[in-house]
Amino acid sequence: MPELVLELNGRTWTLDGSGPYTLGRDPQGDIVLEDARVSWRHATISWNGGSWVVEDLGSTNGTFVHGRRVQQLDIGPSTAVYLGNPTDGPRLNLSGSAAAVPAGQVQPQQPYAAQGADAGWGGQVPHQPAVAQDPQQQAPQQAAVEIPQQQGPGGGAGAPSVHSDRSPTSFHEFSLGRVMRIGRALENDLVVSDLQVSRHHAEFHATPDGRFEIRDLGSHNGTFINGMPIGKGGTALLDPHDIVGVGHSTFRLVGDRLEEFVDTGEVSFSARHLTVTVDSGKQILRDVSFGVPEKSLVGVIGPSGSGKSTLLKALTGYRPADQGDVLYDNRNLYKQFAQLRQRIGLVPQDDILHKELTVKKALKYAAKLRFPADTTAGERDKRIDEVLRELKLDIHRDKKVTSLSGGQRKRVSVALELLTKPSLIFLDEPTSGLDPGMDRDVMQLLRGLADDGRTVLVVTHSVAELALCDKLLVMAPGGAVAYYGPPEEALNFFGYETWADVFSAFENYRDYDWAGRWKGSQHYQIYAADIDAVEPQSAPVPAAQAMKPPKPQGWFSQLGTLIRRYVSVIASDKGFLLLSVILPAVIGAVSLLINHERGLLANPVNPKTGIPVPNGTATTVLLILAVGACFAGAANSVRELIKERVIYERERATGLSRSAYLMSKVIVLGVVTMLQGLMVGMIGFASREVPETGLVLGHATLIELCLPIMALGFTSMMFGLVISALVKTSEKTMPLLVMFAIIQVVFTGCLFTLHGTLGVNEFSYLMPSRWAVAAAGTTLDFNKIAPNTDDPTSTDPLWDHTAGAWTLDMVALIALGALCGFLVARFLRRHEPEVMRK
Ligand SMILES: Nc1ncnc2c1ncn2[C@@H]1O[C@H](COP(=O)(O)OP(=O)(O)OP(=O)(O)O)[C@@H](O)[C@H]1O
Repeated sequence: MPELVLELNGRTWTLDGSGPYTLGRDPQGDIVLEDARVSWRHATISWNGGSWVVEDLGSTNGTFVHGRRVQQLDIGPSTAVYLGNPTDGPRLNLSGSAAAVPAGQVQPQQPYAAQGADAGWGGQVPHQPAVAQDPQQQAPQQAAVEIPQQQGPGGGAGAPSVHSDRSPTSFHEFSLGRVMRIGRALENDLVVSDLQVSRHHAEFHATPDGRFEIRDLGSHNGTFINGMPIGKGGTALLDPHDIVGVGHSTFRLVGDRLEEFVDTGEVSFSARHLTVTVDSGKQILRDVSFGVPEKSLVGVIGPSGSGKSTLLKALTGYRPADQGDVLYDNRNLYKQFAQLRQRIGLVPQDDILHKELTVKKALKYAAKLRFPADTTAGERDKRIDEVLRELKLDIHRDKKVTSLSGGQRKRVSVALELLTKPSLIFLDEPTSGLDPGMDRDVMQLLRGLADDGRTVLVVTHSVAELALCDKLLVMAPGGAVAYYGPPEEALNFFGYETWADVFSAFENYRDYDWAGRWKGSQHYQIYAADIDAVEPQSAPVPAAQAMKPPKPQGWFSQLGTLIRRYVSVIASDKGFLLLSVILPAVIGAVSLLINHERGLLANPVNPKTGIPVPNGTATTVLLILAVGACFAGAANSVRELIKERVIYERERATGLSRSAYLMSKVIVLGVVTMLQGLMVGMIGFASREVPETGLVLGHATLIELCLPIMALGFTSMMFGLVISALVKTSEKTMPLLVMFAIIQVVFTGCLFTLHGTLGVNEFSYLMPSRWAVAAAGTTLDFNKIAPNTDDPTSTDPLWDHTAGAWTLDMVALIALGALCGFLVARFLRRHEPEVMRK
């Protein structure tokens, strides 16, 4: 094979074909360049059996031959290859060689003379076989250099590097036999000041056979190897190129040196061939590819139904695409969701805050849920204050969220997402419903966030402030890309003067091949072609463990926080509190209007008929009290889940436990409802004559009668939660609530005889009011109070005047409530990000 002599900055190497030889800033590479425009691992040169080939490794600024950006190209003597810039980037001069060198060697022939070369690394070029790394194994790394204006096709798109191209943030010497502990606490060997990291997070160990292992120390947010969690308290052996992830830092062992890369937010991001197909087989997102350079603000616009929300879900991993992939700093988001989701902030269209709380309180609860359980209130408060200052919200900190303007409220939602320092922030129509001034205000805020080193992608309907974006993605009907590039060139691209014209054209020419027009354009060549050039891939179905985010808080801790937050919300809603007292009081009081002087005891037997005279007062009173409890219970809960759905969705994606959330509702609403039930029962029963001794609680007959009413309130509340979890909008809850209450009236058994009515009686077993009335009825002896006049021998077994019947009725009532709880959990699942539906 012909050897190739490579000359760079006055230094030469002879390549003998045993490569590939890696070029880049990585000191471990074969040919090291210290030029800011060159990526960490920029390109390789190799012999493919027939010719020498230069291959770009997805570098940020590109590899150029004859002024053209190349991905892979045959080269030979006399070819000039430029790295990073087609005109003035470092130039590799290639020529043939006369002398042979031993196989497997790269021979530097002259001292390295690159200016600014680090004496420790660049002064010598250690030979190491080039190691092709899996893109997943790349670490997110801090941008140590400023990337100059990108040149050539695709440069502006922030092409994804297949290989990592950033320098480590710091190095740590690792002596054999030692244990190196990582954590937030100062006593660790390696202190990471990141609230996402636990106080004692993980340990590196050297094993007796000279290998290294990582042990998780029960961290809250998990320890990851190549994006896969190793499990709480788990241990894993490290392979040479494994990347260990802890909070915002990643570590790589190189020899006995630990390289640390801190993700400070400056990461590139790209989508390749994203396609979403729904069950009917229709594609609602078609082959969407684009790349976002770091520190950019990207706007996404498009007519209604063009797939903007679908795209957002695919980009955030909420609903992964069926085909294609999303690369976060060259790491596959879908494969490493459990780790990377912590770097993503999502501000949905609806506010993700409890509006009844003050700004500070709302953020306090959010921080408590999102940060590890071992963070102190002081640490969390400090972070909240930082964010409030950054978003200029400190003067509003003690105001209730409801009292803020739309724009300020949006700021608070953004502040909440910023708490965990995400590098990528997605916003879904943050300016909808805002006036033009606030629209600008919010867009300028996003511009500032991007300038501060984050990547921000905003879906918007408002076109007034698009000029603030670095890039604009225009979606066409059908879910395809119609344009991606600088916003100022977009209208020109479509040949219209206003966006209204463009959108009208989309509407009027729905069948036009907008995607084809885009792909045939020069803009496409410049801004997207290089990303599109990678073959489409089927989105892998990752292992559940890769998707399941670790929970920063334990179940009980989450439950405690959720209960406290819910109580705060209720306590600050004076109207709800007042109604919660008035409603049962009124229901109890109206029952007193019914034959006030009559008691609830069974009447004597009518000597003519031989059956007791029915006591209509007792059945009517019980009917009113039961229906009142049903109504109060269901009314308490029927809007509860639907009104918080967006908050739940978001919190679920950040590690909230479904069962803890549901339990917090059940406990708080359960207590409220049962107290109401007690009130209804006490007012309704206390002033009437009731049996002196009960069946179960002896002389505490009043309590024995109130318990079924309280349990009925509880089970009705659970029914209300089922409705709330089922409906799509809160308007639908009202008719369903009324329907529920009316059905309960019918099936109490007070209006007509249920026992013996085939079908209807069995159906009544599904109704909580049936069991509650039956339980109270056992104490009052309903078989005598409301005897079956058609068939005096027939008695309802659920009304038997026995302790067993009372217990059975109560157990059945509570079991119905538990069944509802199970159903709510199932229905809640449907509103969760797809990745969380486990
Ligand atoms: N699960 C689904 N099953 C079937 N069709 C769906 C599904 N989700 C979305 N669609 C359809 O896909 C298309 C794109 O929906 P999407 O919500 O992403 O559009 P959009 O651009 O965000 O619209 P808007 O601006 O109105 O919010 C719509 O026609 C929608 O009806």
